[in-house]
Amino acid sequence: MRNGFQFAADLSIEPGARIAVIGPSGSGKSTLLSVIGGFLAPDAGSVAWQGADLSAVSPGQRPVSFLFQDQNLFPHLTIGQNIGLGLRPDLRLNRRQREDVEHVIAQVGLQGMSTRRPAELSGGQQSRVALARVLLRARPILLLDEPFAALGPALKAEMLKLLGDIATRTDATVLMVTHDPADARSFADRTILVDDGKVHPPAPTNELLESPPPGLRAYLGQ
Ligand SMILES: Nc1ncnc2c1ncn2[C@@H]1O[C@H](COP(=O)(O)OP(=O)(O)OP(=O)(O)O)[C@@H](O)[C@H]1O
Repeated sequence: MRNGFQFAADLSIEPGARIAVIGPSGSGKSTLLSVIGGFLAPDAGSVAWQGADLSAVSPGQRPVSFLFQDQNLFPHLTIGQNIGLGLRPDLRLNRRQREDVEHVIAQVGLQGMSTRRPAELSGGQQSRVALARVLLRARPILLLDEPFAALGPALKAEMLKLLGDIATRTDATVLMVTHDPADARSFADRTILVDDGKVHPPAPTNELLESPPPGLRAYLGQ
Protein backbone atom coordinates (compact mmCIF):
# COMPACT_ATOMS: atom_id res chain seq x y z
CA MET A 1 0.00 0.00 0.00
CA ARG A 2 2.84 2.44 0.88
CA ASN A 3 6.35 1.79 -0.44
CA GLY A 4 5.72 -1.94 -0.37
CA PHE A 5 4.14 -1.85 3.09
CA GLN A 6 1.29 -4.37 3.09
CA PHE A 7 -1.64 -3.62 5.34
CA ALA A 8 -4.67 -5.83 6.00
CA ALA A 9 -7.63 -5.25 8.31
CA ASP A 10 -10.89 -7.12 8.64
CA LEU A 11 -12.79 -6.07 11.72
CA SER A 12 -15.88 -4.38 13.02
CA ILE A 13 -16.22 -2.04 15.96
CA GLU A 14 -19.26 -1.65 18.12
CA PRO A 15 -20.72 1.85 18.18
CA GLY A 16 -19.84 3.58 21.44
CA ALA A 17 -16.81 1.35 22.09
CA ARG A 18 -13.55 2.74 23.49
CA ILE A 19 -10.69 1.00 21.84
CA ALA A 20 -6.93 1.29 22.19
CA VAL A 21 -4.68 0.57 19.21
CA ILE A 22 -1.25 -0.75 20.14
CA GLY A 23 1.67 -2.34 18.33
CA PRO A 24 5.30 -1.81 17.35
CA SER A 25 6.53 1.33 15.64
CA GLY A 26 5.87 1.17 11.89
CA SER A 27 3.35 -1.66 12.27
CA GLY A 28 0.50 0.34 10.73
CA LYS A 29 -1.43 1.96 13.60
CA SER A 30 -1.53 5.40 12.00
CA THR A 31 -2.29 3.76 8.66
CA LEU A 32 -5.41 2.20 10.21
CA LEU A 33 -6.64 5.62 11.38
CA SER A 34 -5.83 7.16 7.98
CA VAL A 35 -7.88 4.53 6.18
CA ILE A 36 -10.85 5.04 8.52
CA GLY A 37 -10.52 8.83 8.24
CA GLY A 38 -10.33 8.67 4.45
CA PHE A 39 -6.81 10.11 4.08
CA LEU A 40 -5.60 6.86 2.56
CA ALA A 41 -7.68 4.70 0.22
CA PRO A 42 -7.39 0.92 0.51
CA ASP A 43 -6.30 -0.94 -2.62
CA ALA A 44 -9.21 -3.32 -2.05
CA GLY A 45 -12.17 -3.52 0.29
CA SER A 46 -14.05 -0.74 2.02
CA VAL A 47 -14.80 1.07 5.25
CA ALA A 48 -18.44 1.29 6.29
CA TRP A 49 -20.22 3.12 9.08
CA GLN A 50 -23.68 2.00 10.15
CA GLY A 51 -24.07 0.01 6.96
CA ALA A 52 -23.09 2.85 4.62
CA ASP A 53 -19.94 2.51 2.50
CA LEU A 54 -17.67 5.52 3.10
CA SER A 55 -15.40 4.93 0.09
CA ALA A 56 -16.72 7.91 -1.86
CA VAL A 57 -16.97 10.18 1.20
CA SER A 58 -14.17 12.75 1.56
CA PRO A 59 -12.33 13.04 4.90
CA GLY A 60 -14.12 16.28 5.83
CA GLN A 61 -17.52 14.68 5.25
CA ARG A 62 -16.82 11.49 7.18
CA PRO A 63 -18.41 11.05 10.61
CA VAL A 64 -14.96 11.39 12.14
CA SER A 65 -12.85 13.82 14.12
CA PHE A 66 -9.11 13.49 14.57
CA LEU A 67 -6.76 14.38 17.39
CA PHE A 68 -2.99 14.18 16.92
CA GLN A 69 -0.13 14.57 19.32
CA ASP A 70 0.71 18.08 18.15
CA GLN A 71 -2.96 19.03 18.69
CA ASN A 72 -2.88 20.94 15.40
CA LEU A 73 -3.55 24.37 16.88
CA PHE A 74 -2.90 27.41 14.71
CA PRO A 75 -0.40 29.65 16.54
CA HIS A 76 -1.70 32.93 15.10
CA LEU A 77 -5.31 32.30 16.10
CA THR A 78 -6.82 32.67 19.56
CA ILE A 79 -8.10 29.70 21.49
CA GLY A 80 -11.68 30.68 20.68
CA GLN A 81 -10.86 30.92 16.98
CA ASN A 82 -8.98 27.62 16.98
CA ILE A 83 -12.05 25.95 18.42
CA GLY A 84 -14.48 27.89 16.20
CA LEU A 85 -12.71 26.54 13.10
CA GLY A 86 -14.38 23.22 13.87
CA LEU A 87 -17.73 24.88 13.18
CA ARG A 88 -16.87 27.16 10.27
CA PRO A 89 -13.49 27.23 8.53
CA ASP A 90 -14.03 30.90 7.61
CA LEU A 91 -14.76 31.69 11.28
CA ARG A 92 -17.89 33.68 10.52
CA LEU A 93 -19.69 32.40 13.55
CA ASN A 94 -23.14 33.56 14.49
CA ARG A 95 -23.99 34.46 18.06
CA ARG A 96 -25.23 30.98 18.92
CA GLN A 97 -22.03 29.43 17.60
CA ARG A 98 -19.90 31.91 19.57
CA GLU A 99 -21.82 30.94 22.68
CA ASP A 100 -21.23 27.27 21.90
CA VAL A 101 -17.50 27.93 21.64
CA GLU A 102 -17.47 29.67 25.03
CA HIS A 103 -19.50 26.81 26.47
CA VAL A 104 -17.04 24.08 25.45
CA ILE A 105 -14.12 26.24 26.60
CA ALA A 106 -15.74 26.28 30.04
CA GLN A 107 -16.50 22.56 29.88
CA VAL A 108 -12.81 21.71 29.47
CA GLY A 109 -11.85 24.08 32.29
CA LEU A 110 -10.39 26.95 30.24
CA GLN A 111 -12.91 29.66 31.05
CA GLY A 112 -11.53 33.17 30.59
CA MET A 113 -8.80 31.98 28.20
CA SER A 114 -10.58 32.22 24.84
CA THR A 115 -8.64 35.28 23.67
CA ARG A 116 -5.22 33.79 24.43
CA ARG A 117 -3.03 32.25 21.76
CA PRO A 118 -1.75 28.66 21.98
CA ALA A 119 1.78 29.79 22.95
CA GLU A 120 0.28 31.38 26.08
CA LEU A 121 -1.04 28.03 27.29
CA SER A 122 0.69 25.07 28.93
CA GLY A 123 0.89 21.71 27.15
CA GLY A 124 -2.00 20.37 29.19
CA GLN A 125 -4.12 23.43 28.45
CA GLN A 126 -3.38 23.03 24.74
CA SER A 127 -4.63 19.44 24.97
CA ARG A 128 -7.81 20.80 26.52
CA VAL A 129 -8.28 23.15 23.57
CA ALA A 130 -7.99 20.23 21.17
CA LEU A 131 -10.51 18.27 23.24
CA ALA A 132 -12.87 21.25 23.27
CA ARG A 133 -12.80 21.25 19.48
CA VAL A 134 -13.66 17.56 19.45
CA LEU A 135 -16.48 18.18 21.92
CA LEU A 136 -17.91 20.95 19.77
CA ARG A 137 -17.77 18.94 16.55
CA ALA A 138 -19.37 15.95 18.27
CA ARG A 139 -18.72 13.56 15.40
CA PRO A 140 -19.67 9.93 16.06
CA ILE A 141 -16.14 8.55 15.61
CA LEU A 142 -13.12 9.97 17.35
CA LEU A 143 -9.66 8.94 16.16
CA LEU A 144 -6.69 9.83 18.36
CA ASP A 145 -3.06 9.23 17.42
CA GLU A 146 -0.91 9.29 20.57
CA PRO A 147 -2.75 12.41 21.67
CA PHE A 148 -1.18 12.90 25.07
CA ALA A 149 2.26 11.32 24.56
CA ALA A 150 4.02 14.59 25.41
CA LEU A 151 2.29 14.99 28.77
CA GLY A 152 3.48 13.78 32.17
CA PRO A 153 1.67 10.87 33.85
CA ALA A 154 -0.65 12.91 36.10
CA LEU A 155 -1.71 15.25 33.34
CA LYS A 156 -2.15 12.36 30.94
CA ALA A 157 -4.45 10.61 33.41
CA GLU A 158 -6.46 13.83 33.73
CA MET A 159 -6.75 14.16 29.94
CA LEU A 160 -7.81 10.53 29.53
CA LYS A 161 -10.53 11.15 32.11
CA LEU A 162 -11.67 14.27 30.26
CA LEU A 163 -11.59 12.34 26.99
CA GLY A 164 -13.75 9.63 28.57
CA ASP A 165 -16.23 12.27 29.79
CA ILE A 166 -16.37 13.84 26.32
CA ALA A 167 -16.85 10.46 24.65
CA THR A 168 -19.75 9.77 27.02
CA ARG A 169 -21.31 13.17 26.44
CA THR A 170 -21.09 12.93 22.65
CA ASP A 171 -21.78 9.18 22.49
CA ALA A 172 -18.61 8.75 20.46
CA THR A 173 -16.87 5.60 19.30
CA VAL A 174 -13.20 6.11 20.15
CA LEU A 175 -10.04 4.59 18.67
CA MET A 176 -6.87 5.72 20.39
CA VAL A 177 -3.35 4.84 19.25
CA THR A 178 -0.99 4.63 22.20
CA HIS A 179 2.45 3.25 23.01
CA ASP A 180 1.58 3.02 26.68
CA PRO A 181 -0.18 -0.18 27.80
CA ALA A 182 -1.31 1.71 30.92
CA ASP A 183 -3.36 4.03 28.68
CA ALA A 184 -5.01 1.03 27.09
CA ARG A 185 -5.80 -0.44 30.50
CA SER A 186 -7.23 2.75 31.94
CA PHE A 187 -9.17 3.93 28.93
CA ALA A 188 -10.14 1.02 26.72
CA ASP A 189 -11.87 -2.21 27.60
CA ARG A 190 -10.88 -3.50 24.16
CA THR A 191 -7.65 -3.23 22.28
CA ILE A 192 -6.68 -3.70 18.66
CA LEU A 193 -3.21 -5.12 18.13
CA VAL A 194 -1.47 -4.05 14.92
CA ASP A 195 1.54 -6.18 14.10
CA ASP A 196 3.53 -5.83 10.88
CA GLY A 197 0.63 -4.51 8.85
CA LYS A 198 -1.87 -7.02 10.22
CA VAL A 199 -4.74 -5.55 12.21
CA HIS A 200 -6.20 -7.94 14.76
CA PRO A 201 -9.86 -7.60 15.77
CA PRO A 202 -10.53 -5.86 19.11
CA ALA A 203 -9.81 -8.14 22.08
CA PRO A 204 -10.41 -7.55 25.80
CA THR A 205 -7.54 -5.28 26.90
CA ASN A 206 -6.66 -7.09 30.12
CA GLU A 207 -6.59 -10.52 28.49
CA LEU A 208 -4.45 -9.27 25.63
CA LEU A 209 -1.92 -7.58 27.89
CA GLU A 210 -1.83 -10.44 30.38
CA SER A 211 -1.23 -13.15 27.80
CA PRO A 212 0.19 -11.30 24.81
CA PRO A 213 0.82 -13.08 21.49
CA PRO A 214 4.54 -13.24 20.54
CA GLY A 215 4.63 -10.01 18.48
CA LEU A 216 3.07 -8.04 21.31
CA ARG A 217 5.21 -9.74 23.96
CA ALA A 218 8.39 -8.59 22.19
CA TYR A 219 6.98 -5.08 21.85
CA LEU A 220 6.09 -4.93 25.53
CA GLY A 221 9.60 -6.14 26.39
CA GLN A 222 8.37 -9.27 28.17
N1 LIG B 1 3.37 9.02 4.03
C1 LIG B 1 3.92 7.82 3.89
N2 LIG B 1 4.40 7.43 2.71
C2 LIG B 1 4.95 6.21 2.54
N3 LIG B 1 5.04 5.30 3.52
C3 LIG B 1 4.58 5.63 4.71
C4 LIG B 1 3.99 6.90 4.99
N4 LIG B 1 3.62 6.93 6.29
C5 LIG B 1 3.95 5.74 6.81
N5 LIG B 1 4.53 4.96 5.88
C6 LIG B 1 5.00 3.58 6.07
O1 LIG B 1 3.87 2.78 6.42
C7 LIG B 1 4.21 1.84 7.43
C8 LIG B 1 3.26 1.97 8.63
O2 LIG B 1 3.40 3.27 9.20
P1 LIG B 1 2.44 3.80 10.34
O3 LIG B 1 2.72 5.26 10.47
O4 LIG B 1 1.05 3.38 10.07
O5 LIG B 1 2.99 3.01 11.62
P2 LIG B 1 2.68 3.22 13.17
O6 LIG B 1 2.36 1.87 13.71
O7 LIG B 1 1.68 4.29 13.35
O8 LIG B 1 4.11 3.67 13.72
P3 LIG B 1 4.55 4.63 14.94
O9 LIG B 1 4.16 3.93 16.19
O10 LIG B 1 6.04 4.70 14.76
O11 LIG B 1 3.86 5.95 14.73
C9 LIG B 1 5.67 2.08 7.76
O12 LIG B 1 6.43 1.12 7.06
C10 LIG B 1 5.94 3.47 7.26
O13 LIG B 1 7.30 3.59 6.87
